[in-house]
Amino acid sequence: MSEYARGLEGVIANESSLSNVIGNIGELSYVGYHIDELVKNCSYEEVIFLLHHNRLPNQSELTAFEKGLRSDRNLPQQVIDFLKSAPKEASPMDVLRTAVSMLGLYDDRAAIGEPDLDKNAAIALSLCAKSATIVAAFHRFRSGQELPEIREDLTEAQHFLYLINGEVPSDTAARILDVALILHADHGMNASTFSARVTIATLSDMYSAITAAIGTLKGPLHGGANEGVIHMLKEIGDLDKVDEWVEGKLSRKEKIMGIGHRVYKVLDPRAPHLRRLAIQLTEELGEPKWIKMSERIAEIMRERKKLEANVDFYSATVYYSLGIPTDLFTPIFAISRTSGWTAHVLEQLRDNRLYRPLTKYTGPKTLSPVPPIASR
Ligand SMILES: CC(=O)SCCNC(=O)CCNC(=O)[C@H](O)C(C)(C)COP(=O)(O)OP(=O)(O)OC[C@H]1O[C@@H](n2cnc3c(N)ncnc32)[C@H](O)[C@@H]1OP(=O)(O)O
Ligand SMILES: O=C([O-])CC(=O)C(=O)O
Repeated sequence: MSEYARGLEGVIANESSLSNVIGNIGELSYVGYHIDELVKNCSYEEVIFLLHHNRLPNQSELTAFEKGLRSDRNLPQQVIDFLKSAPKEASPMDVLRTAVSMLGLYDDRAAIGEPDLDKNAAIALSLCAKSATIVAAFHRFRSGQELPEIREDLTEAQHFLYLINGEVPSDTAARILDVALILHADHGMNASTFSARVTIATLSDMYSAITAAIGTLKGPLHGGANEGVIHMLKEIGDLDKVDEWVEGKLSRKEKIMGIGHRVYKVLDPRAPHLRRLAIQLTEELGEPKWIKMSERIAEIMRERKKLEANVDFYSATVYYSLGIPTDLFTPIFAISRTSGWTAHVLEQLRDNRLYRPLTKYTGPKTLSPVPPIASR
């Protein structure tokens, strides 16, 4: 057995009452509510409240909570100016990371020496509200369009689609995005949440923690995999090319995006929800090709590697079918996960201890004198 847990596999790093990921049976719950229940009965806003207050809101609490979020959607002019001047070809995840970091410059509440929980809770909600505006504004500006007027009469899902498309979405499209936001909100000690908690544990600030988390999420082994799935499907091109393509990848020991998970040893419980939506949308669009290809890839991976689809596998087809540009897929994940990241930051602050693991030193053991520079 290894002397250390490579990639921290199996290591319990902290306690959390936010989400429970049960890998061997493929079950996920937030604060004691199964995601199937939350998808069926709740909105994304109720889930943000749940993660931030450790309980579901009643109607008047929800109305007040939604009002607070909706009134916090505007960005400082300096951030708008940055989004207008950022290179059009920049990755939206890099732009989101930079803009979130920038928000910290214009928020006096962030410049606190003490981990004030009320101030941090207010910043947390502000970030949940503003992250969608950042992503949509950059998308509009890079496409040579203005940002539509910020509205307060639309849900988070409706408002994001309204901002990127310039028109209020259908109820179906908004509900589909709402479900996707619910499913991505939190997931135990995943890499980006861990980044956020490591950062805040030094008593840094909320903006730094979320900036770190966004930078961590963008990698293709984590949230970036959803964009990788669409690139993969486009590269394969057709159902009858899938087998050969996947075999080629496996023989070169390359990863198939959207497949496999560190914790789930069975199907990711979010995947069936997204699969159902992907089937519904591709049928409606008369474009079943993507989902048929996805199903075949999943089948081969199950048979050949005993690996199952993860959350990123079908979300890609859902977003694609909603007409969302591919490079906004991971930012949408980040918008939703901001609710979980910020809840974890608050939880960390409530019972903080610095993270400081050890490393197994593998460098030279014998100490040599430093040779004069001219003789090196
Ligand atoms: C929201 C999320 O973050 S969900 C995950 C999103 N990421 C992806 O979809 C990227 C593709 N998947 C992967 O890279 C991995 O499955 C991870 C990173 C998610 C989990 O990886 P780990 O637990 O570290 O497993 P690891 O990478 O060590 O793989 C173990 C074995 O399974 C194989 N494997 C795991 N995932 C895949 C995959 N997607 N395609 C092909 N082989 C895979 C590895 O090659 C390795 O095989 P080997 O033992 O023969 O060398
Ligand atoms: O838990 C993980 O390692 C990755 C994941 O599925 C998530 O962050 O949603």
